[in-house]
Amino acid sequence: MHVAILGAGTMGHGIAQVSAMAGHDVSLRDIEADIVDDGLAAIESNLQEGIAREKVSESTAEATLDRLTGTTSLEEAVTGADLVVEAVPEDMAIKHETLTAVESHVDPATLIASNTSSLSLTEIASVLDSPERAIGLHFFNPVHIMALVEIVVAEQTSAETVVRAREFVNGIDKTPVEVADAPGFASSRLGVSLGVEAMRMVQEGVATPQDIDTAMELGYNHPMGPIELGDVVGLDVRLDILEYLRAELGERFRPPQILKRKVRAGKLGKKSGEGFYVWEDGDIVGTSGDWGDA
Ligand SMILES: NC(=O)c1ccc[n+]([C@@H]2O[C@H](COP(=O)([O-])OP(=O)(O)OC[C@H]3O[C@@H](n4cnc5c(N)ncnc54)[C@H](O)[C@@H]3O)[C@@H](O)[C@H]2O)c1
Repeated sequence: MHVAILGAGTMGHGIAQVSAMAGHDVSLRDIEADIVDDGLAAIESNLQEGIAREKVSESTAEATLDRLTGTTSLEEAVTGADLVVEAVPEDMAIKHETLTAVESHVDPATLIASNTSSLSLTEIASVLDSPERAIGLHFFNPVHIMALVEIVVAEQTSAETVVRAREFVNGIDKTPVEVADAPGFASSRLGVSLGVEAMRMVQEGVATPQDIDTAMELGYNHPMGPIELGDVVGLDVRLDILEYLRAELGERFRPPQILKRKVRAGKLGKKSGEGFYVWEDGDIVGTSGDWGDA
């Protein structure tokens, strides 16, 4: 199968990697040659790490790289593709512009997928002449490690498109779950619910961030507690998702003051060095003094 991936950033290069590893011919497209090169280099580095960890054989790595082509031409990337997956920025106007361009170059049977993590698939698909072939394939970061793909079914998506999307996801060795196009899909809605309640508990002085995280890690076998996860994802990203879910689904997603205050102070979590925890070189080295009674 020929798979075209649009956007070679965090998600796009990962989706290209797992698709090529599964035997598909992959075109990876971005708007600048440097970004395409960085995406391809990131794939090579992931594969080298896989070899070092004895998870990937030398021959698989070589064959994977052979199946990958980078380009800055959208037309070149998508022409002849059986599946196009867009992983361009999370902006409806860019998604619309990208999908309109895609549709003008592909066959009627080409599946058109979006990796959006929060936008309405139904709205994304609305610009297509044949929106029944649109579907959400919501991968998780890092794509080559995370097993889940949410298949998001838009109002317009046909049953055949869902079947083909499932086959693709199973074929690249990921596990699909199917969700209707509802705000936050399944994963973000539930994950964010837990995270926001944990932040409220910190704010109310119920327990420290470490004790809340330990409770979920040891009591519920979560690999990472909800407060640490918020710091890893980025508190600004968490806040944006909460504002969106609050607008769509109601007050239960109202962002707590402690989160707003941290974001306003530039305490965004791991990436800025401080969130609910203090971070150094990617590791937690302490707890932020700024918690409780916000
Ligand atoms: N980062 C995550 O953890 C994550 C997880 C799941 C889904 N997503 C979704 O995946 C999509 C991509 O996110 P990302 O984190 O990979 O972003 P990113 O910024 O790392 O990559 C986006 C890429 O798209 C390119 N781009 C910009 N404008 C473009 C255009 N007009 N046409 C084509 N390419 C363009 C950029 O150069 C960039 O390389 C978003 O919809 C995001 O919501 C992200």
